Order: sequence, then C-alpha cells, then structure tokens
Amino acid sequence: MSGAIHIPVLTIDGPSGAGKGTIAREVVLAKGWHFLDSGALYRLTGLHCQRCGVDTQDADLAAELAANLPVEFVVGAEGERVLLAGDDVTAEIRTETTGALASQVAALQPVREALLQRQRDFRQPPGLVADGRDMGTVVFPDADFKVFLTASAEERAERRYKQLKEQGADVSLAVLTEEIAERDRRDASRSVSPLVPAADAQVIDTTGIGVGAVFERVMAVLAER
Ligand SMILES: Nc1ncnc2c1ncn2[C@@H]1O[C@H](COP(=O)(O)OP(=O)(O)O)[C@@H](O)[C@H]1O
Ligand SMILES: Nc1ccn([C@@H]2O[C@H](COP(=O)(O)OP(=O)(O)O)[C@@H](O)[C@H]2O)c(=O)n1
Repeated sequence: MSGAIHIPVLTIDGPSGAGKGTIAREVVLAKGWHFLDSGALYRLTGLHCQRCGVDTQDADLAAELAANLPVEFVVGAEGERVLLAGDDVTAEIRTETTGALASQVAALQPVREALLQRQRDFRQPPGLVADGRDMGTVVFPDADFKVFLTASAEERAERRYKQLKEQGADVSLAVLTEEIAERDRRDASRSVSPLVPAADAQVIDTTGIGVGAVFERVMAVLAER
C-alpha cells in the first residue's frame, strides 16, 4: 500500500425513501466528490432481465446480463438521461415496479458479484459518496465515513408518494406503502448483503427532520476526521 493515494469514501446506506440519494447529491455538490448510485445498477439489471425475458430468479443468466449492462449515461439539455440498449429508461428505472425487479435480482449472489468491481471502480480522487444498501458493509468496508439513514415506514412511503406524484406518476399511497414494505422486507431478510447498518456506521433517524438538518449531521460526520 505504500505510496498509494488514499481516496476517501462516505457510504450512505438505508431503506427506500430514507433520503440517501438526496443527501448524497448534496454532499457531492459540497465536496466535489464522485457519486455512486448503486441502486441504479440493480434497477437497470432488473429492468434488463424483464426486457430480455430473463426470469429474475435465474441467477446465472441475470448475472450475465448484469456483467454486460448496455447502459449509457448521457448529459443533455434536460439533465442526465439513462439509456438501456439505446432506449431512454430515465423515468422507468425510478418506478416502484422496477424497484421490485431490482430487489429480486439483488438477492442473487452471482448478480452482486457481477456488479462488485464496477462499483469499486467509482472510487476515484478526490473522493466518493456511495449510496445503497451494502456500501458500508460489503462494497467499501474500509470507508472513512459511514452513515445509515432511516425514517418511519409511513414517512418514507409518503415521501416517495409525493416524489412520484411530482414526477407525474399515477400512484396510490396505500399500494406504494405495501410495495415498499415488501421490498424492505426482502432486502433486510436476504442472506447475501442484507440491508443492515455497518457496525461502525452512524445511524441517523430522519423521521420529522428536514433535508437541511440531515445534511448538516452528515457533514458533521465528515468533519470528524
Ligand atoms: N429528511 C427529509 N425530509 C423530508 N423529505 C425528504 C427527506 N429526505 C428526502 N426527502 C424526500 O424524500 C424523497 C425520497 O428521497 P430519496 O433521497 O430519493 O430517498 P432514497 O434514496 O433513500 O430512496 C425525495 O422526494 C426527497 O426530496
Ligand atoms: N447497494 C445496493 C443498492 C440497491 N440494492 C437493491 O436495489 C433496490 C433499489 O435500490 P435504490 O437504492 O435505487 O432504491 P431506493 O432506496 O431509492 O428506493 C433495493 O431495494 C435493493 O434491493 C441493493 O441490493 N444493494
């Protein structure tokens, strides 16, 4: 390791709607670090399986698709667009239907292995903010800073409902609450890389706490060393 440059990493893990992506993007802006949205890779893999007619229980085929995702991130006039096999899937990867597909393929060890190095490659100078479920436990266990964001199930479902509504999606709060609970249950109970705070993560319950206050708490964690 002598002579190797140390690249700092902040990991932000937690359940759906806890505010990981929102806080990660703010930290990225504040620090000028790179951003890994690991959930997007699982969402793209789930969607790719569906579009290719591959069963999300078929570990080997799903892993093959994960290892060769035909994805492009294109910056255009309307911000970043995500293309899958040339098709714009920017909105579709954010739906709860795709979230459920993501959670199914994410329970398969070969899929997680296929995506592991790709995620670690995001660790580039001057630093990385990594958002997901197992960033602090499996992908970057040696991260300098680890937080685990959470909030009550009701508040997380309400946040997601509002977010999807604002994006023009036709969603029902009752159905969404049920779908998110099911996804969290699957993520937390799977045998590989379950959703669990790293032993050395700072757990922040964001229930009733605004984005600005959560951001300040995370920046305080970064200032500790
Ligand atoms: N602390 C908070 N208080 C209120 N709303 C929040 C908070 N954090 C995030 N949100 C909102 O909740 C929604 C989901 O946040 P997001 O960052 O996408 O969560 P995650 O990445 O953990 O699934 C977004 O619309 C976001 O603006
Ligand atoms: N590091 C990660 C990130 C996501 N995932 C899976 O991918 C799904 C979608 O992740 P996401 O971060 O985009 O979801 P939200 O928290 O934004 O709802 C999760 O429900 C997990 O099943 C994972 O297993 N490991």
